[in-house]
Amino acid sequence: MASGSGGGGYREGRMVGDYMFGRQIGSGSFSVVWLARHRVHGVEVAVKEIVMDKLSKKLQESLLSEIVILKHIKHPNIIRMHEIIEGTERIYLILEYCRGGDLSVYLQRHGKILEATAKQFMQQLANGLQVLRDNNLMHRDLKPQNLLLTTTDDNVVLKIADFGFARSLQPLVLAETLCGSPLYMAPEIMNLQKYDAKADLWSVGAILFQLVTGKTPFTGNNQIQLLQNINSTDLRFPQDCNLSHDCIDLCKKLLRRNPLERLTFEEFFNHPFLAQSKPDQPLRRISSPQGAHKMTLNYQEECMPFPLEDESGGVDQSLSAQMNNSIRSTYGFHVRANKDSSSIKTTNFGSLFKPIPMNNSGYEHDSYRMSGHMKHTIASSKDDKNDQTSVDSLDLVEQEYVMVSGPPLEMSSSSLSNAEMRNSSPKSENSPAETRKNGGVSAPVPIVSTTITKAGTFGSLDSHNSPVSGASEGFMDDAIELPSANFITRIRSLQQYGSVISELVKEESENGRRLEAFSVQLILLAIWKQAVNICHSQADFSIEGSPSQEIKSRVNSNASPISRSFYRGSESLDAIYPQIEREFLHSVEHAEELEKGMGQVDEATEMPDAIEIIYQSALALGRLGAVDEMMKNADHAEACYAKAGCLLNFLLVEASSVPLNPPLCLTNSDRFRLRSYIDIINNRRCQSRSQRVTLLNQR
Ligand SMILES: Nc1ncnc2c1ncn2[C@@H]1O[C@H](COP(=O)(O)OP(=O)(O)OP(=O)(O)O)[C@@H](O)[C@H]1O
Repeated sequence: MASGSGGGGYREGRMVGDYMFGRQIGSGSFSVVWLARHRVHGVEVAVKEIVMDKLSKKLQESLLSEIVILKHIKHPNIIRMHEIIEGTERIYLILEYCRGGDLSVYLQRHGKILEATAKQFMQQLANGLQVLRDNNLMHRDLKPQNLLLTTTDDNVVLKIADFGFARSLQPLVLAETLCGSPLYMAPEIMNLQKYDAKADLWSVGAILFQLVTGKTPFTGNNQIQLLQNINSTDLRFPQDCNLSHDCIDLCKKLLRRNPLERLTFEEFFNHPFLAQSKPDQPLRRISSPQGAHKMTLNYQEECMPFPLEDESGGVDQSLSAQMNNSIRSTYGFHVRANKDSSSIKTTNFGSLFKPIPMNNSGYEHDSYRMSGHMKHTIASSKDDKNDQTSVDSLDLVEQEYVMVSGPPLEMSSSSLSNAEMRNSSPKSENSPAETRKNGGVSAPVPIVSTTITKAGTFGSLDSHNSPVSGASEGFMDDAIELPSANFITRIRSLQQYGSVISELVKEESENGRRLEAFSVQLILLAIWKQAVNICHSQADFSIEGSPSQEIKSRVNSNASPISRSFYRGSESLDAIYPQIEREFLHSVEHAEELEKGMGQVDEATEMPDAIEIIYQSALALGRLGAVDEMMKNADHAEACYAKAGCLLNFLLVEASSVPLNPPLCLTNSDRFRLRSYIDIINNRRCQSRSQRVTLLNQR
């Protein structure tokens, strides 16, 4: 088991910041990469550990370039950097963990791969490159080792990683620095000519060629021979490869020696080979042309969530107007998921519920093995001042020719500037990168792994500080609501969500909407699973943090992980865990009952989208609250608003973190809209509360 407690050998590992180190998962020329787990959230991450004094000044700058880029880019096809921890001699990049390893390992395992699979990898790579392109960045070291895969199953998502060589390019400015891996390196770079971002497209061509043929397009015993082969031989496809015309055409056009003749980025993005796949293909498509898989909630004007005009005027009215506009002008709230919904069939249900054996720690006794992958939408935590310092120093560095074919000797720096990053941000919402973002909907499938979460704000239902103010729809630097890092607060929130969502399941079930009930029940299951994971992490941390070896060994010898915490005096965990465990088990049982209750389901039946059901229920509750408010039924109005707010908060704050497959990934405009609705709900709730007090006083 890749995740869960104990799977990464965390207990023996060391701690850096809030992360417990597990096993080593890779190493680069100047880094060691570790699997680690957040002590509170239980989130697994990859920690890239770099010993600073091993790095030359240029390598340090190269590292800064990676940090600056990763910190600012949030995209499903680009590895996310959650945090940077600076030690005295070392620096730790806390990265999204890709349990599928890198593409080179995948290739070793599979040899050449099906063209359909290669196509899907290429679509995902194109999505990531589109973001780089939109930000005037080139990677400069695209190769299979730097393309990471989220899982080893069919739901794999490819992510571009290792931005150590990446640099920003002003349009038409040519780079002069030689870097990249020779087998994938554009000839103009090897020829020490000036090059531009099109050099990345050569690498893409080389990667595609290798995916579909099992070989790199050109070889050589050394770099000179390789260059000679590129210059003197034509691209030849092995006889035994039965490739489509589009695939061959794309390879040829990407692997044109002369960069002027090579495809442009626009031509690449629009090449027929990258056109949308047919549904039902097993490998998950993360990419899609604009709107292709978007879930839409069909906003209609008559579906305005809250019919009441705000009696107080001001905020509500303007927000309503704003909502109205957005309703007219956009699809509405949509979910970024990446699965052709048609391929999720009810026949898969049984496979969702396979008991998995107890692991060493005994934590997973009644868990279920479920496949899936995680995507996340989390902001980096450091503030921007730090960037400014690094960027300034980068700007000063001169460019040089360096070779990096083996262990790097020296590298050039990036001259990425903060201002450039910022200047490029506003266009994103409408940029091709954003419009290419994945869409699609399918029934959620809880997965075992814990999710990426990070300390941050939490829009409490009971407070009125839902973070509406300052919300922007920009691509970068848009504040993201993250679940609380406080154990108790987080658990309480999950309990709240769980309670309201279980009412929803009950309603759906009572109304004979069995598929809907089952689908929402899976979300509930994921919520309790998340709560269980958080408790486990808390227990682990309590044990790890124990000052007494004696206590530690007593705890470790105890069979039940949770009972260990008694020794730690962790009263809150002791009190909470049994409730959570009960809820989790109950929710598993209930899911099974609902599944049975569905009886024989037609193969072609699509699972309803639970996230949409939750969202629509929140809106319906908001409308109901408004009607009650109008009818002076203040108690009921307040209760409806509370539930609506709870569901919307769940979608905004927690839903992207709970282990779902496909994971929920909100766009900035989704978040903006959710925040606006939450704000309205909170205002209305306040109104009905004061209405209730007034009515009470009148009696
Ligand atoms: N986020 C991650 N999730 C899973 N595995 C990872 C992750 N990041 C890196 N790895 C593994 O660690 C290996 C080395 O990482 P990385 O390439 O970032 O180091 P590097 O020092 O930058 O390498 P290079 O020699 O290319 O400069 C990768 O090839 C990959 O197998």
